[in-house]
Amino acid sequence: MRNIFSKKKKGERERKMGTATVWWRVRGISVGVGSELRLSEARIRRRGISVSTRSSCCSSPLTLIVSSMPYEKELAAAKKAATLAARLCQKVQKALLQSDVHSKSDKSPVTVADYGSQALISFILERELPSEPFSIVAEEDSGDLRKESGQETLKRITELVNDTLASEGSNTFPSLTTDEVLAAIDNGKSEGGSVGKHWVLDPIDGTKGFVRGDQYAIALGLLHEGKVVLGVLACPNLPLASIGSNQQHSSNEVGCLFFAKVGDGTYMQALGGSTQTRVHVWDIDNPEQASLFESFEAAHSSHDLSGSIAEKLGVKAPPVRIDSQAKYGALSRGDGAIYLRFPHKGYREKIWDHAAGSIVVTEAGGIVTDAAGNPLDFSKGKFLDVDTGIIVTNQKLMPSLLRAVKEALNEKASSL
Ligand SMILES: Nc1ncnc2c1ncn2[C@@H]1O[C@H](COP(=O)(O)O)[C@@H](OP(=O)(O)O)[C@H]1O
Ligand SMILES: [Mg+2]
Ligand SMILES: [Mg+2]
Ligand SMILES: [Mg+2]
Repeated sequence: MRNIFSKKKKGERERKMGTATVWWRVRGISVGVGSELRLSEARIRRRGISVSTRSSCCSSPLTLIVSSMPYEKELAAAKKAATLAARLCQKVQKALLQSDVHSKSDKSPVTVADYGSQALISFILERELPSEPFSIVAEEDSGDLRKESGQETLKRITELVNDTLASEGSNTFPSLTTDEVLAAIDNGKSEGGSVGKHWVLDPIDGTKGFVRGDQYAIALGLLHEGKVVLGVLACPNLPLASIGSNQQHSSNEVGCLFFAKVGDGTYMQALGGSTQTRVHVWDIDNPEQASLFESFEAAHSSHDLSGSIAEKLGVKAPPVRIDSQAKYGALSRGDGAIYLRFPHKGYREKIWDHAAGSIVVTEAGGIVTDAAGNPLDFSKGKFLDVDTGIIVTNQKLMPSLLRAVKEALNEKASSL
């Protein structure tokens, strides 16, 4: 905590209430005391700064202490949890056996790694942040693992979780029982919403890519009062070098960790490494040179529609098709300039598929909206209701991208 108030001056920055100084300006926000304080605190918190007050009596000047490092301990816990979960997932992907792939009732594949990653992350976050009320909205639940037919799988998941905790090396974590693993998975049943703090977890995003041996991500975000304030994306199979047309780095290393905190920018480090680099979206304004990301799975996003939008924009390069929120990570460091996602009619997006990715891109200077240009609203529970689709690009390209999207959607509608 440090006092970051600008020095008091006469005039706009100062008012008197009795003999106490009541107005200051902090980073361009007016901060009041007494009855004004609640409102001001809320405004400041929206910018990711936390506030506390110290005042012994109303006749002494009031000191507001502002911490410029909010969500720091949450970020450290999230990075640790996602990094360990990535280790668990890598182990499973290497040895992926057909018996490790199960089918949930909606027929999407779910592997022991999805469950293991969720149990591990939920357990670590709760343990590392004991002073906070714990709430996590996560994709998986333990229903199938509680059935007779799920017992072998549950044992395997518990072993995996314990082996991974032991590999952490610091002896800080105990072994978990199968019941504790089930309880950790079911911690994820929170509903989220616009009040308080909620973790948002996709333990493996891109399960189909994971099973195929391709890209996947462990995606962990934090909502505070309905806004995403922190995001971590572990992408074990993403090269440190660019995967798009904008070649900037040369490295053969694979495995990236992206993280972002509101107001603090986006950073990337090698998974398991410690040197972090600040990343930025590609500041390109000519769409002809841009490259475009989309889902590998045409069932998740219409390739025809994105093709028509790319044509209208004049994008020359073929689309880069990869699984998971690794697309957001790649975009945040400028590998490409556009990400388009147009699910088929009737599909409802979930917050865990976009929370971490969206802050990773916006803190790197990008914009994430729905197809009508509205910002994404993460405050409505587990669903993310969007107009038609999700589009992501930099500030300069967004106006022409929105025009192209509108035209392509109108054409599609009139051809039906
Ligand atoms: N019919 C559908 N349309 C759009 N998205 C879908 C979908 N079926 C599943 N998904 C979501 O698409 C995510 C993967 O996105 P991508 O195609 O970018 O890799 C899946 O995440 P999981 O793999 O975590 O289940 C799942 O939530
Ligand atoms: Mg899934
Ligand atoms: Mg997902
Ligand atoms: Mg998933």
